[in-house]
Amino acid sequence: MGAVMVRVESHQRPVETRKRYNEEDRESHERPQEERSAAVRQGIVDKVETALSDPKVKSVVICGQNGIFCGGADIKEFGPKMSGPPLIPMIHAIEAANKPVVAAIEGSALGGGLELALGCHYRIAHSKARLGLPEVTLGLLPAAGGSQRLPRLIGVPAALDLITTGRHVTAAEALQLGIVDQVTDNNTVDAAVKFALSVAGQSLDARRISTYPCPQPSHLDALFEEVMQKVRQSARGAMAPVACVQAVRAAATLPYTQGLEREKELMATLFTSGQARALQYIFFAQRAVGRWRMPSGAGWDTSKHRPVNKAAVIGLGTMGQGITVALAQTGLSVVAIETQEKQLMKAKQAVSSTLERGAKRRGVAPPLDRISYSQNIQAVADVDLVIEAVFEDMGLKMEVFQQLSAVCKPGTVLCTNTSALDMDQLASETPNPELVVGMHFFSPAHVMKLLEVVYGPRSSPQAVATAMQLGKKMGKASVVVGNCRGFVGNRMLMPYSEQAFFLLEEGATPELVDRALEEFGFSMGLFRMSDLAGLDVGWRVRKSAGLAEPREASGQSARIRKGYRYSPIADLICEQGRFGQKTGSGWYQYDKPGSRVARSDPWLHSFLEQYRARHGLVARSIDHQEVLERCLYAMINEGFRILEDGIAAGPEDIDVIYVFGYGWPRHRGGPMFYASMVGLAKVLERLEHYHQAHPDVPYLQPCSLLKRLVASGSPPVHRWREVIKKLHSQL
Ligand SMILES: CCCCCC/C=C/CC(=O)SCCNC(=O)CCNC(=O)[C@H](O)C(C)(C)COP(=O)(O)OP(=O)(O)OC[C@H]1O[C@@H](n2cnc3c(N)ncnc32)[C@H](O)[C@@H]1OP(=O)(O)O
Repeated sequence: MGAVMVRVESHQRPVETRKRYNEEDRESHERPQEERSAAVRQGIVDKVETALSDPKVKSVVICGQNGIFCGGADIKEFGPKMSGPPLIPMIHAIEAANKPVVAAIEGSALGGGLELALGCHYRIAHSKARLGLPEVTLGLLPAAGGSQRLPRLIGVPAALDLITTGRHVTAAEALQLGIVDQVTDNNTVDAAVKFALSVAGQSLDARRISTYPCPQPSHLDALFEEVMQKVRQSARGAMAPVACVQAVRAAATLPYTQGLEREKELMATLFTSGQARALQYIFFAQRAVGRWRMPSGAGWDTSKHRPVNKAAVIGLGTMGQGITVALAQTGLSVVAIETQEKQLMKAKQAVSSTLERGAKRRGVAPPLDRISYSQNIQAVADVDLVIEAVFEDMGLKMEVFQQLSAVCKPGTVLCTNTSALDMDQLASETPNPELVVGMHFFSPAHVMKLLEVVYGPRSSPQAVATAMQLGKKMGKASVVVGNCRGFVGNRMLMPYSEQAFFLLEEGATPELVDRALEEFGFSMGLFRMSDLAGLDVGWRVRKSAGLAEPREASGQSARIRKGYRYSPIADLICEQGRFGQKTGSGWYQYDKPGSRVARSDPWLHSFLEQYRARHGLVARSIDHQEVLERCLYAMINEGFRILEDGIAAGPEDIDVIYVFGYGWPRHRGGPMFYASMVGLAKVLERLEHYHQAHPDVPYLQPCSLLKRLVASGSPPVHRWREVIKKLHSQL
């Protein structure tokens, strides 16, 4: 018979190990998910056993179904009661086989899928295949021997890189690293069968990775110390990357079986952790937001997008430049419009050099010729979609939208990149408001992963679908949100920053607030982040909202606006010309304008003291717990209001926005997931407590959805939509 094939069948998703051989297995499709997964593993165990004991079989090829080897374990299966044969003995049995077992890797070999392949004696990959151990991104480590086999196969430094980042490698890189033995452009299974037959009967002694000594890099201790330091710094409190380093260290310093024990111990601390739950939640949330729906019921499954091959960007400031780069890198033809000649030249240079740098990194040609620049808005006449990114001024934007309606061909989708203005008001400037949506990018637009797609009451599902499809093509985590001041992300930022300003009034410093937030896991605390973004942005928004009016900076009225508590601290800082990094000072001081290293500023501290004295405020000691509770719970409370108002469809939408656009620590799953982990009753109780202490701060007043969720027993986050639906149906 020669070689026999064992097929690892993908289930309805491109992951999961399931084998289909006979009627009994086909019936397993009707079984509960966890039983089905167990049946897959059982199938592999049985089939391999049969093949190995059949004297006619000389070698075995393990391949996948539908062009995918195996994307790893089904994350939904993870839980306290995992049934079926465990992976480790299954992989050991394959590795111990006395006939060559070859993995034919097409599509993906990820996580448990790659661990299975590493247990095989040979690996043949298709040139388009991707391989990796992404467990760390799910709060785990490769615990089916992967953390012990990979360093033995490719060396410690390369294994540390792959395991601590979870990055996927191409087949070409896998070949270079030594993970696979051969790469083919042809039929992978055919190539693997041919290969398996060619090695039949040969000794397998040198093919069992678990028996390899782990290559010992020089200065082992120093290497691990350096990597651990780097990982701890970038992990911002995430446990899995640290555990991954510890597991690889075990591979480098212990015999295989002891290393495997250590791997198991480390996995035990991660497997049931809140961080793993949070990371796995965000994995599914990221995919769930693609299944958007508008209040009308129209959604991703009922709305067809328009094709977009040519797009225009109006206004080439920082945002416009970033959007132009992102569109060109996506392969679109772009018309870039800027009316000011000097700014047009400056922007052209900046866009070109960003594209050149990016292309150099990727080893491709820069797509410079995809962009045409013009000062004349008539140049947008034949584009399929326009993104307006002019200065944040309603009058100016209205003028642009009027011009666009006159110039664009029928059916062109008109998008505004406004971060807070009313996009429906802009829509009313056009004869076709159904074609108007918001595409709210985050700066720098070619780097940041988030896109808010904003619909107004008149936006058509087709326009939303077009913006969502373009976002997907650009590789953005795109989230559909309703139209309101600040949409989702910036609206939740208001209570967050307001609390931080109040904390300064009450005795905190920017350093204290930032430290608490950074220890929590934010990439940057609020004040450091504001210095980076520019303090003038928020100042302009507050001025346009009638809040930051220049007033006598003393007396009671200076700290009250529209009848509520207000802190003018940020406005006073701006009045001093301190706009953050770009001016060399803001909440911190910098060596020179544009410098990035924030240093404590004695001027700011004495300014705060004088401010408190002027307003009769007595500084008190504030701890990290209070900073977190006040800043984060106020923000979460606004998140509940957003759900209540129907601006976001579900908590996943808010969480994806915060993780991908606002530096919220991914291992904490986003603000709404975090609230569910803290306990909704606790969040409610703390908000009530702070609102009692600060009755003049409406953001601290617990919203009715939060109260309702608590009253209905604090259901888990994936059940909130039921409560929200009930609430809406009663309104
Ligand atoms: C006590 C010790 C126990 C040890 C047990 C053994 C442990 C093994 C560790 C692992 O294997 S962890 C899993 C490692 N694998 C991954 O992380 C892969 C994650 N998936 C992906 O990277 C991608 O999905 C893909 C496989 C490259 C395919 O990408 P594509 O863009 O084509 O499709 P998606 O939209 O991402 O996914 C389609 C669909 O499938 C769902 N899905 C994907 N991966 C998984 C998974 N690992 N588990 C469950 N479901 C998965 C995804 O959610 C989509 O479905 P949806 O309904 O649209 O959400």
